[in-house]
Amino acid sequence: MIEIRNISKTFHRKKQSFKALDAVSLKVDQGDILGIIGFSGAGKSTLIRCVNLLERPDQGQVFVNGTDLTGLNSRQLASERKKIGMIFQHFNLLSSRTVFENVALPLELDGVAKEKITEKVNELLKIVGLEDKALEYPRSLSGGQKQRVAIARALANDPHVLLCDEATSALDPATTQSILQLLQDINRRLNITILLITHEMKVIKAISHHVAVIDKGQLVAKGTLQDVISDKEHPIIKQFLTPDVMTIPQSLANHLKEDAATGLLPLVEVELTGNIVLEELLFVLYQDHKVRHKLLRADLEDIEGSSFGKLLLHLQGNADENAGTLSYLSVNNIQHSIKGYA
Ligand SMILES: Nc1ncnc2c1ncn2[C@@H]1O[C@H](COP(=O)(O)OP(=O)(O)OP(=O)(O)O)[C@@H](O)[C@H]1O
Repeated sequence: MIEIRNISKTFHRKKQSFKALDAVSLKVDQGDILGIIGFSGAGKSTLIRCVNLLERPDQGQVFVNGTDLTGLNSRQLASERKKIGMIFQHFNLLSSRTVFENVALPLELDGVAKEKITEKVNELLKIVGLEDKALEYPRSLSGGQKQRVAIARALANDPHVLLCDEATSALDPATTQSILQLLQDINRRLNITILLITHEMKVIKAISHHVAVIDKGQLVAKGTLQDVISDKEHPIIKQFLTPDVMTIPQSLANHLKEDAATGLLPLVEVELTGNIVLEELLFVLYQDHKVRHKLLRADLEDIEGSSFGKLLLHLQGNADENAGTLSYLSVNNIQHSIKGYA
């Protein structure tokens, strides 16, 4: 239903050129939710904006519902764009219009009769749960409510596709979840294909059926979440799955020593990359290796039954038992490092 065929885009600013997209190809089926993830500057916005030609690729084609948008004149393109809704990080509502008038705008521009507009806008406000806010202005709404208005407006022309450009990045975690839930409902109820870009793995995890990873303008992975995370040695995927630093609790950091010495116990940072789940690891250490430990910190994600992330263990066994634990981790390819002794 959406096919991006070998698109590239170079920006020229002053005397410099920057290749934001480099030969990207991607297919998205009708009714799919595809999450595109990448670091800042990876080319995510440029890619999603190429889907409705807000950004025109220098090379390649974009097919939506079988129509090559790159081959259309401006009148034909305007007509096809009505079937592609879009929402943005900062909502892009008109502050001088009420909620009702914001949602009505695309219909007014399309010359739809007044009674039809009223009927449609009320139906849309119901879908996004804002029937009681129709006469309010954007300034009196929360961020989540503003995004709901933007979603209603994006749905006004009954699009086949909804493009979401970092749609939850300006929202707090609870509001993010409720907007993602709404997008999921819309996808199910209206069978709208959703393309969303994000730099957050939790957004991908929450609703995407498929994932594409973009880095430095190139598509580096695509598939189901399970397919993509199975390539966990890929440096980009690995960075998305593992937190950066595990801070050592202040009480231990104060007297942490670099070298082993009698009476000091090792502080070990363990990285889980889906090869063992946390509970199993702790069970094996305690039950099979008889090593007591304190779990000081854990920053883990459970993704489809596998644990990803880091934990900080303060081993409490005797020297032989602790050494046995470290060798168990090594033998089983569980990455770890000793942060010090305390
Ligand atoms: N209109 C433009 N003119 C010049 N350079 C641009 C333009 N738009 C984007 N770029 C550059 O292209 C690269 C990709 O930008 P893009 O906004 O697509 O990345 P992104 O992955 O969406 O990043 P972010 O998450 O920070 O928004 C960046 O280096 C950016 O500076």
